[in-house]
Amino acid sequence: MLFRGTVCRALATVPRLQQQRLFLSQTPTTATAIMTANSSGDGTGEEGGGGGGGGHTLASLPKTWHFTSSLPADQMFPTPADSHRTPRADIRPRQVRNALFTWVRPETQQDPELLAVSPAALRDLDLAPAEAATDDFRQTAAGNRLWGWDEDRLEGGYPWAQCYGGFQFGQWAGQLGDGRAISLFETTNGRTGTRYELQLKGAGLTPYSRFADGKAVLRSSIREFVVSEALNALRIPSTRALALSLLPHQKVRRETIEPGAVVVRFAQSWIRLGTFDIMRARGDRALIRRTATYLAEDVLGGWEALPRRLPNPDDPVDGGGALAEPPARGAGKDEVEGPEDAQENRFQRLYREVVRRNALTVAKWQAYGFMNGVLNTDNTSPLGLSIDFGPFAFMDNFDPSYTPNHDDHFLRYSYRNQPSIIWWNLVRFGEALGELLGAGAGVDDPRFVESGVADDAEGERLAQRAESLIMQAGEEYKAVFLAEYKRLMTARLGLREHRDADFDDLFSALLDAMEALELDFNLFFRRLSSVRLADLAAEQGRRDKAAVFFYKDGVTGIGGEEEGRKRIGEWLDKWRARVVEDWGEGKDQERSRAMKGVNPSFIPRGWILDEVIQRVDRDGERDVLRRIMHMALHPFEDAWDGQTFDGAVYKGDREEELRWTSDVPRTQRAQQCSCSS
Ligand SMILES: Nc1ncnc2c1ncn2[C@@H]1O[C@H](COP(=O)(O)OP(=O)(O)OP(=O)(O)O)[C@@H](O)[C@H]1O
Repeated sequence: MLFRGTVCRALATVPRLQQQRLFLSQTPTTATAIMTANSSGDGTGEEGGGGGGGGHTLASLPKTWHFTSSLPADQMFPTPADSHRTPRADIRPRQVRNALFTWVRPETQQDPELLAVSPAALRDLDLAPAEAATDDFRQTAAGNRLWGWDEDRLEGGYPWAQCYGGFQFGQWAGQLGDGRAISLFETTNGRTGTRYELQLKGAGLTPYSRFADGKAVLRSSIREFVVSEALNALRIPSTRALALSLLPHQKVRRETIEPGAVVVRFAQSWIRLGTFDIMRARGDRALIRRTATYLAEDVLGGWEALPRRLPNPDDPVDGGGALAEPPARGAGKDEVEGPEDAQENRFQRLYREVVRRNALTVAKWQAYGFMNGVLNTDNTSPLGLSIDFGPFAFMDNFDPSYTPNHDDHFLRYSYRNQPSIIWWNLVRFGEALGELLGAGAGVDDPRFVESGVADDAEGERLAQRAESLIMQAGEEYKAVFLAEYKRLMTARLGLREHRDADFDDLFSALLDAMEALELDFNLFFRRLSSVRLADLAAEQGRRDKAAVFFYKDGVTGIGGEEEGRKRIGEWLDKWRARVVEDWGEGKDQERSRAMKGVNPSFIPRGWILDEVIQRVDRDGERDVLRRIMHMALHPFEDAWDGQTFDGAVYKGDREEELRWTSDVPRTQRAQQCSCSS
């Protein structure tokens, strides 16, 4: 019997958690030709430096298939050979039972054109930069070239599409899965030890394509290609993008007929929370355990790498700070910690790792004004990666109720709701793991493993324990989220240490002012980085300086320019005092350098991506993709053209750089995007 008690109860916990004042009130709502040798990444992403020469060819890249050898295949094609013999035309969307993937090869594409490559991605995959100019690379990036598969002997590694489900806009949506994504192989970077799964998006129909065509349009592919790499460069965990190709013979029907494209993307794992949702919906207890074990052992570094029980996990007073501290790790696989009614076994440690990672990521989104736009459970990664870039946006004017998703009429995925929504998704994950969490020390009891709870009384006991563990993880989520959010905002404001009063006096006061005056969120921090304290000594100086933060075409918000000068001038006064406390006098240069290292001057806003899409699609430009990628990979620079990156002088476009780092044009602020992609 599948354990269901937790499902109902944990559902009930969601509104309670969301209502807690602390949680909501302290979120910021209140208040080749393609490649150039000089364009490798800046080391701001997760992998760190390592540029320079070297690296593998595609042929010499080490390749593995851990996912497919650890988890069950669709029995319609038990082996890759079965799939390979089946004509692609016979692939039909269907329900796939008792499996987490189907072997399926990408559609063959005619004359693919490789449009752009991310140098940082090449580096992180340990691919030689020169490899991007080869025909092997072009054919691989379009899905025409398979690796590890021996055509003559019909054996070896083979591509696959994942099965997952999901809650979309709060409703159970049933089986989803990779409807247009196909994974090729995994590769481990020998320098960093990180293993990635390479995947093509827009590679053709799979059994998971439902009512759609398996294709991706150029427009959305450019957006995903750029933003994946931009987020990583901003140190926000994200799935990544290696290459973008145009499929000139594909005509894709959306609102109009559009060109098709493929993005090569990669991540440590493409498992979603929705992977667990579908197993739970199908009552597949054994597969939940197996997949959770795969996640812990094969993706997250082993059970010993997961967080140990906290000393006082249910003490909200002490907990506020202590819960956010980096937890000790190293508990053995079979170790069970805590008192009887709150025993934490390895699956609870796994749950908490997933909760903590997501809390960190959503805090970063909030601090940088990034919105995913469609935070369904199939778009939430247990690794805390930003994943699936549809109608995403970075905030222009600060507006907590803004959603970039044109179809999100109830603002479910608006900026202010992101922390609550991710928690809502994590509660669904807790429900899927429910009986494993609730079983405590009995989780490996053979009788329980075989058939679950023996009777209602045992079910009730397990439900209570699971519910309290999920609630406890909710406290940890809030604490980790808040600590990370405060850390980042403190750094963005150029302060060295967070003080309790900063939250209201500086963060909330600033955000309230920005909202009322309709000021640009990200530009504010960048411009603040260059403000000299001496200019803020007198009231008139502060009022004058306030205008730096206004749009050149004036203050559009409440009270206009006069109110703006007054409000921002008062805020600058408080800020100045705090900066002096932290840094002392005369440290403008050091502070400015520190602030510019966390406050990007370039972020790929909606209007910039629209412009690039138009220029590539309509005007046939190509080099603009290299330039936007270079800026996205080096977001903290003041200028790019003519500067030296990794020992070589970069050729950019000065006029474009200036435009893309100044005010968002008035008619293009806070645009929305539809889900059609
Ligand atoms: N054009 C399409 N063809 C086939 N399946 C699609 C298509 N567009 C979306 N889907 C599928 O619909 C579901 C939800 O779509 P969503 O837009 O969230 O995902 P996506 O952008 O295709 O994929 P991902 O999450 O892998 O980036 C997914 O299962 C996705 O594979």
